[in-house]
Amino acid sequence: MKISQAFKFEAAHRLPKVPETHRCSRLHGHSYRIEVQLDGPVDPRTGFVVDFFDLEKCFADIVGALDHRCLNDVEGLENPTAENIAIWIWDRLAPSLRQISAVRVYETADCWAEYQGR
Ligand SMILES: Nc1nc2c(c(=O)[nH]1)N=C([C@H](O)[C@H](O)COP(=O)(O)OP(=O)(O)OP(=O)(O)O)CN2
Repeated sequence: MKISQAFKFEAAHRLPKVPETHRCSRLHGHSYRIEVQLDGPVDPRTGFVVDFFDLEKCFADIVGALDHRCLNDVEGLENPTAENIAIWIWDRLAPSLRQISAVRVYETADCWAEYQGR
């Protein structure tokens, strides 16, 4: 069974590896939407794969670390592409969330990057 829960944060970033002529080399902001997908058996007692309320608690530290910040200043996010943000979030959730199967980062409504642990 798959379940998914989303959370959001606002942040600024610039992409240091693109040419100066690329508009994303300049500091700009996004309203990020993150979707975390889990894949696992339904607990017959609770009817849950994982309680959505417990997922919210797992996200709180990540939102605290990223919301209303310049992502380039966050350790491990010196090159804050959507791809690297997805890996960064995965690395922080996976140790305590064994059913995690994907982290999808929407940088805009039209663009996302998804990491599935590889
Ligand atoms: N593979 C990736 N490509 C790009 C990334 C990324 O993280 N991974 N990031 C960027 C820019 O940071 C960002 O997406 C640019 O945002 P923006 O210019 O706001 O995007 P839009 O195309 O939606 O802007 P419009 O003004 O609506 O055209 C670039 N590439």
